[in-house]
Amino acid sequence: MKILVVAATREEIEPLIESGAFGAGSEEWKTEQQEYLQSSALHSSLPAPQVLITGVGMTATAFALGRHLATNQYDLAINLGIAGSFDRNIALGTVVEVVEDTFTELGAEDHSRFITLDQLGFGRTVYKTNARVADYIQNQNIWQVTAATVNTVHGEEASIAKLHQRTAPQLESMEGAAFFYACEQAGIPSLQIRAVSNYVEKRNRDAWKIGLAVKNLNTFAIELLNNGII
Ligand SMILES: O=C(O)c1cccc(C(=O)CC[C@H]2O[C@@H](n3cnc4c(=O)[nH]cnc43)[C@H](O)[C@@H]2O)c1
Repeated sequence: MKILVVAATREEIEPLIESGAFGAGSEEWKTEQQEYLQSSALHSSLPAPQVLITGVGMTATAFALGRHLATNQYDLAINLGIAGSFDRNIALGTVVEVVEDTFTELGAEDHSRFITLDQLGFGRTVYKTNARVADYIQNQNIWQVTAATVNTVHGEEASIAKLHQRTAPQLESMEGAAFFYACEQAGIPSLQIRAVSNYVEKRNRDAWKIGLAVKNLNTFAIELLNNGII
């Protein structure tokens, strides 16, 4: 099975890279925004997993994936990253599977009303994954959640309340829906796995647990790539 691992930043999947999943000294090219690492084999008898670091945000993700998938075919793409949670039932550090992701900012304001891109007749804003973690690894019991993909990280009570008047995602990231969009366009099964680093609230950066989220995310990813996908 040919697998592509996609992350916004190298830091989010550093432990996975350091685990040898993609081979040492495998960097192929690097720019300020993006780097692409060509992998070696994780399982020596199987095609090697590859990793694409896109840069942060939906534009960087769509461009990097569009360019890469134009000339490369995969059986599965896995988006790994951290995320903010609106849902306080999800503890910081929890690893979740995003099964539905929405471009919540795509649309138009009509005075106090928000008109989605769908309602305007210009396209679709909601993207669902066409694969499940459970298809690849058993006994993981991973939480399935919905997410919003945003250009601006919410950090103010009024804007959070405004979003919740029209939609109630559990998570927020800056790339997820763009990842699903690109994979759907390319006809590649996709999984989005994120660990919660912070709650979406009035900005409180000191409360973020990025280290815990990265650790848990990578423990899960190493288990998935080592023992799950064959
Ligand atoms: O310091 C900040 O305000 C800040 C804002 C967003 C992301 C970061 C990062 O260091 C990580 C980049 C990565 O993290 C995802 N992320 C994490 N938490 C959130 C959130 O609450 N809302 C949206 N995205 C989030 C995001 O996908 C970025 O790629 C620092």
